[in-house]
Amino acid sequence: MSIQVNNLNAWYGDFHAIKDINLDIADKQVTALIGPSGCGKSTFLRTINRMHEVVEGARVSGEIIVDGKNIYDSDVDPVNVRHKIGMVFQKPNPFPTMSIYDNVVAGLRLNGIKNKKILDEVVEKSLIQANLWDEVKDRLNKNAMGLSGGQQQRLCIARTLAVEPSIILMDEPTSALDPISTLRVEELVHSLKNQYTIIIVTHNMQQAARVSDKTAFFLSGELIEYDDTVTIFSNPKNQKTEDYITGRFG
Ligand SMILES: Nc1ncnc2c1ncn2[C@@H]1O[C@H](COP(=O)(O)OP(=O)(O)OP(=O)(O)O)[C@@H](O)[C@H]1O
Repeated sequence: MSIQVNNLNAWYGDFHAIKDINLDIADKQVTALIGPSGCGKSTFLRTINRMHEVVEGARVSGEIIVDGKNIYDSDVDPVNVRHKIGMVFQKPNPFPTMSIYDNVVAGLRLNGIKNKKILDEVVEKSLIQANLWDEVKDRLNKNAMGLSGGQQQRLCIARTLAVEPSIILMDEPTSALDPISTLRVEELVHSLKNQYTIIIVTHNMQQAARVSDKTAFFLSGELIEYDDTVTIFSNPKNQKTEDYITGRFG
């Protein structure tokens, strides 16, 4: 599903964190958000599934059009937006008291689905999609906290996939993982883009170059440059982008 961002601004109280962003995000592509710490990447990401407004005193102006509809229209329920637009966080956050199985189906159960056959199918399908099935199929009823950090993150991705979102937001999904787990999550992102529109915040420029089709460079709440990832990393148009990707600041 494509996303059209029009004149988007976001505030925390008086602090203007996101400044007049205009951006078209293509369907079934991976878009990376890069920029120095505090430039607003996570804030922007959270405006896309209406998580920003959950912070006290936070507000948003402008439009985000998903599937032809502005998600900020007054008749839109933010809970439905968050179903359609899933999110994976920096630190793996499985529900600590639940089994692997129960973690995957937590969202479906919240939606009232109880049929065991359906739940079994969703668990298998989501874990296969998340490249975790083979590692956990014999221990589905074991506690999720017994998994390694990398496995926990793939479990969180399976949990997100289980509710069949059309868009997946990832906020530095590998920053707490070792290099091998990072690679596995990157491979997973690559395989998921046939089916999902993915937006990933990353501090790791090699990662942006490896996994994304498009890259958006943010600085002090502004979108400085947005282009094909290859162009951003080989031939950026803006001097600030060049300074950042060549490590002159950030
Ligand atoms: N809950 C909050 N209340 C007030 N200000 C906030 C809050 N969260 C973030 N900010 C501020 O908004 C600005 C953007 O923060 P944000 O977390 O979006 O940046 P970021 O680019 O994702 O940074 P990082 O790469 O360090 O995670 C920063 O100046 C930050 O201090």
